[in-house]
This record gives sequence, structure tokens and C-alpha cells, in this order.
Amino acid sequence: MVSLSIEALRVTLGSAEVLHGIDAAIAPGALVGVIGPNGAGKSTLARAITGLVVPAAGRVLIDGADVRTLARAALARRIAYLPQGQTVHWPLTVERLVALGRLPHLAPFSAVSAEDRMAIGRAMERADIGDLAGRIVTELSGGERARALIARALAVEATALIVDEPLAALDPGHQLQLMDLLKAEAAAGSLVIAVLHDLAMAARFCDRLLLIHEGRLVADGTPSAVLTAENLERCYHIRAWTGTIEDQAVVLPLSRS
Ligand SMILES: Nc1ncnc2c1ncn2[C@@H]1O[C@H](COP(=O)(O)OP(=O)(O)OP(=O)(O)O)[C@@H](O)[C@H]1O
Repeated sequence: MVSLSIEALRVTLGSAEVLHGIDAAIAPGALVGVIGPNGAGKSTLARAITGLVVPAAGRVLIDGADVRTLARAALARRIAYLPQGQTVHWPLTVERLVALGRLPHLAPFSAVSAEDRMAIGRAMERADIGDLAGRIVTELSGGERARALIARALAVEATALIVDEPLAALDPGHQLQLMDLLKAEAAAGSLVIAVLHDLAMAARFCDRLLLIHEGRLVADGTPSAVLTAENLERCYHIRAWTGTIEDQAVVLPLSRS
């Protein structure tokens, strides 16, 4: 069972320290949301977990191994990562793009196997993009492209999945579908972390929220424990209505405070 441990993590970008000592242990089975205002350090945390930024201090362990010591391909097989606002510059078909998710599994110059093709098919089905398979990625709408990129991350079939603001380009139906999918991935035993701006989606779907503010983890717990009036005021400077509708948690930002 995959496990992730973030220990006293400090990250400096340019001349400024952006993360000031984050500690968290994350296990599979729960959908973990990372929330916080713009510039809080959420993407930097996601990048540090995936070994893309070097900590100034502290470390990130996956299954007890420091991510900085793992070879890129080995790490890419363990952690699938969908960065924020990713674009595609090459006129690939959607199916070819999704197939790129299998790269960490391929030996140099080897062909895609039957197992890879099955993983590609599963990913396309889960992201609901079967009808886009032959389309050229650069000719897709923003939301269609976002779903194709999600499928590429799913095609890795890694034990951990980290997605950074995956809802931005999606319509409400596909937002709900993606959150259902992330929840199902977690329930099936994956370690799933989603950086989210949508507090309503975070409240409704996530089992645990990490609230980052000015580079510090200021709250860590269930949505109702984290999305308190005090935390929303302190970190987002907003007042919000929180409650339940049809047994679903709802957070509705009302005004700036
Ligand atoms: N390459 C860089 N060099 C210097 N500072 C950077 C760099 N990248 C990010 N930062 C700064 O680090 C801080 C954290 O950025 P980060 O992208 O992690 O925030 P975030 O919480 O993901 O924000 P958002 O919600 O706006 O995406 C910000 O103040 C940002 O300006």
C-alpha cells in the first residue's frame, strides 16, 4: 500500500521561501484536497511531492524512499501528476496523447504492449473521452483537452495521482464526473491528492482537506473541521454560507469580509 510522508518541507523559489515547513502523512483510500488562496504554495507543494522542485530543507518520502533519490521513470510509475493549466503544443490525436501516459512503463524503443493498450482504453473510458479518440488535441475545446490530459494521467495507472486544479476548464457535469472519478480512484485504493479552488467541490467530495496559507499548513482535517468561518475569513478573507442540501455539504462564498 502506497504511503506519502511530507516532513518539515521547506521550498525556496527565486530569493523567497515559499513553503515554510510542511508536515503531513497521506495514505491511500481517502480523497485529499489541497486548498488555499492564490499564491499560498499549493502548486509548489504538488511539485515538491512529485520531485520537480528541490526542497531547501525537509523531504518527501513515498513508501519510505525520498522522491529525490528515485529515478524519474520509477517515480513517474508511482506518481501520476497533472500540472495546473497544462497545454499541448503538438497536433497529436487524443489516443496518442493518452498513450504518452504509458511512457514510464516502456523500455527505450519498445512498442506499446497489449497491456498498455488496455490501460489506455480504461483511462479513456474513465475520463469519458472515447468519442474524442481520433480528434487532434490542438483542435479540442479547453474542457475536452482537460479531459484528454486527465486520461493521460490515468493511463499511467500509478498508485498515486496528483492533480492540480483539474476543474478549471470543465462544465458542471464534467466537474461532478471528475470529482466522482477521483473519489472512486481513492476508494479503489489509490492515493489521490487534488489541488482545488472550488470550496463547494472540496467540501462535498474530499475526505480530508489540507489548507495552505502563506506557505504554511494551517488546517488539516475533515472538510467541516477545516472550512470553518474563522479559517475562511483568515485565509480567503470571505464570509461563506456552509450547510447541507440533500445530505451534501455545501459551501457558498457570500462576500469579501
Ligand atoms: N519560479 C518561481 N520563482 C519565484 N517565485 C515563484 C515561482 N513560482 C512560484 N513562485 C511564488 O511562490 C508562491 C507560491 O506559488 P504557487 O504556484 O505554489 O501558489 P498556489 O497556491 O498554487 O497559487 P494559485 O492558486 O494562484 O495557483 C507565490 O507567491 C508565487 O509567486
